[in-house]
Amino acid sequence: MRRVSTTELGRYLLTGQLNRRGCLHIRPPRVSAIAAFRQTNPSRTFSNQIETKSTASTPPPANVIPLRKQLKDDAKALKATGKKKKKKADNQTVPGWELTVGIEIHAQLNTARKLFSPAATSFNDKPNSHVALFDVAMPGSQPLFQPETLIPAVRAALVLDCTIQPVSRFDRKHYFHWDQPAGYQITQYYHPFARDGRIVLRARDGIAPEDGDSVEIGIKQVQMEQDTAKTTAQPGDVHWLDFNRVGLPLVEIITLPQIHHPATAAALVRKVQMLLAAVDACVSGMEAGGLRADVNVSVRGMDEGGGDLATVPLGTRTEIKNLSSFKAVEDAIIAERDRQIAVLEAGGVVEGETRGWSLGSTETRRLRGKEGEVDYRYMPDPDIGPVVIGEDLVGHLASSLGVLPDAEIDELVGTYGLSAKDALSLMTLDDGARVEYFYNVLDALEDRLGLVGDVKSDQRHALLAANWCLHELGKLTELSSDLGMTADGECRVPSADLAAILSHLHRREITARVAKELLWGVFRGEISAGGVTQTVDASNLWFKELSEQEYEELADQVVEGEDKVLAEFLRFKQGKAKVFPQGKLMFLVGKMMRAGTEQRMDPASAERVLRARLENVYLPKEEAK
Ligand SMILES: Nc1ncnc2c1ncn2[C@@H]1O[C@H](COP(=O)(O)OP(=O)(O)OP(=O)(O)O)[C@@H](O)[C@H]1O
Ligand SMILES: [Mg+2]
Ligand SMILES: [Mg+2]
Repeated sequence: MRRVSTTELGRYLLTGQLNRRGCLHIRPPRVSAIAAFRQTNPSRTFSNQIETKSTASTPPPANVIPLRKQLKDDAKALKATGKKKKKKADNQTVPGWELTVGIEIHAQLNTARKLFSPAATSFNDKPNSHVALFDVAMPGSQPLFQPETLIPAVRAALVLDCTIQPVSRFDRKHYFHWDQPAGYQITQYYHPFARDGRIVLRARDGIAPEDGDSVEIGIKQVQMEQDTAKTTAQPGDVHWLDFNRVGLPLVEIITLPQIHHPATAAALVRKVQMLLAAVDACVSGMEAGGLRADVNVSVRGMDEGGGDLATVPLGTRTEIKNLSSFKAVEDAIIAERDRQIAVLEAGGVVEGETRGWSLGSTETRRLRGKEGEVDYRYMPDPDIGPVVIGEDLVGHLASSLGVLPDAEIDELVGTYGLSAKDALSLMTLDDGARVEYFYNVLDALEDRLGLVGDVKSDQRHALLAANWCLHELGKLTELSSDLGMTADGECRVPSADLAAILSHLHRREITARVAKELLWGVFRGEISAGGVTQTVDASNLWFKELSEQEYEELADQVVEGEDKVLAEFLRFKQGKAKVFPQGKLMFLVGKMMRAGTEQRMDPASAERVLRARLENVYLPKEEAK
């Protein structure tokens, strides 16, 4: 890490990327790039982060409910209504009807300053401590466009395959609400900075099975706009307003109405989040409140137009605003689709409306009639000149996007042996920070195992690290509070400590059970950072495995009196049973594990010895013929 001067800053704005804390950094090389980097840089320092004097700090906004809590509340509410959750496969289509969805995604851009004022972007700082006069519409204040906000915006548009417009403009969209002091939002309505993109979703992204192997959804446009102030409701109809958020730069990504299944809509939002995170365009994901989605829903009857939908116009859309989880996107669409179908089947008409959705509910609710173009009284903002984006900037940013999620998943699957589902989870969890944590753990683990420069030969250690970063760490959050994961991939269990635990486990120096206890110890703060090995030493937790002979003695002991079980193995050996009785073998292994000293036994060794005894000792050779 090093500090840069202001003159260097301009250079790094173009060569580097803005990291999630609003500081500048060059995206660390990852996956394949990491391997190549290691070969040429044996010291393997990835500390290519460059700090600015920005006061910007890490999200999340304080009042956002963590996703896991949302899901739990969701499940509870569902249980309370006594309704059973339908399986995905059941609820993606309704016979006789076609669903159409278009999505608007608002993402907070990763910048150090607001869109039209030099006030710092901040999330955890004291409320109302980063507010310029313009942000609260003081009479006489003027917008000062901050060109650096274009960098993450253009990156976002490029990763969505959009065409960047050489000239774009800002417009005023009028509405009156306490969170918008000017009485209008500055957005790009007539001339957005990017148009005509596309996003390809594959089966592994979690699209509905009805969409087959992959589906392409068009992006109509991407526009820059201002965020509103943050409102926190207090008892007694009191609302607190934090103007730190007002004027933060957002991109609004608008898809074409080309989505026809609820799961595909959720997959699209998840993929947009992954893509924006991959190019560091976005501050944080849905879990932390940096990404919000509005879904527009309509339905068409299949029998209209005699079954040829091409001639039938789309149904009237309703819009469900402010969805803050992938699950909410899918559930709200299903509920709204079913509501519209019920209205139409009863002979009614669907009204254009803005509707709301609460977590755990099963119905959308009307908020207001849909505002139209006229209501907003759009007009070009007379105080802001056109934005001119040069081809050189676009070319440079396009060539420095880094490793994109599809390639990264391929790498996690192909090189490290993860399943596609696990790779996707790893990349999505904690708004993308979990995979950073995995790379940190992997780095430290390879250091400990001395695997520098030889990363391709055997990837068992990588798979071990991935499983623990995903599943064992996941168990901690199920039972306790937050992991405290930060955007650069560190949490309450420092990556170096998990690597220490895994290095001992990988070398079979401790058992899996001890490894899990150590993980809990670090998580609860009972083991100090860097103290894993000392704890194993001090508590005498090293794995002193039984000798081959001791295993054999235990095996003989547990097989005693198990004639019926032995008979089953014999039937298999004699070809009378087609399937090896693995269940029975594991039953005997379990017995062995209980009979012996657990800290000195490895189930894999117990199984190996038992198999050998079965083969060579317990089953009579002559009868096997
Ligand atoms: N009949 C329809 N059914 C479903 N979706 C539709 C339909 N018509 C348009 N859409 C989708 O509605 C969205 C419209 O978003 P857009 O931002 O252009 O307008 P808006 O919702 O009026 O604006 P805002 O909500 O920002 O004030 C797009 O995603 C589009 O694909
Ligand atoms: Mg919109
Ligand atoms: Mg809208």
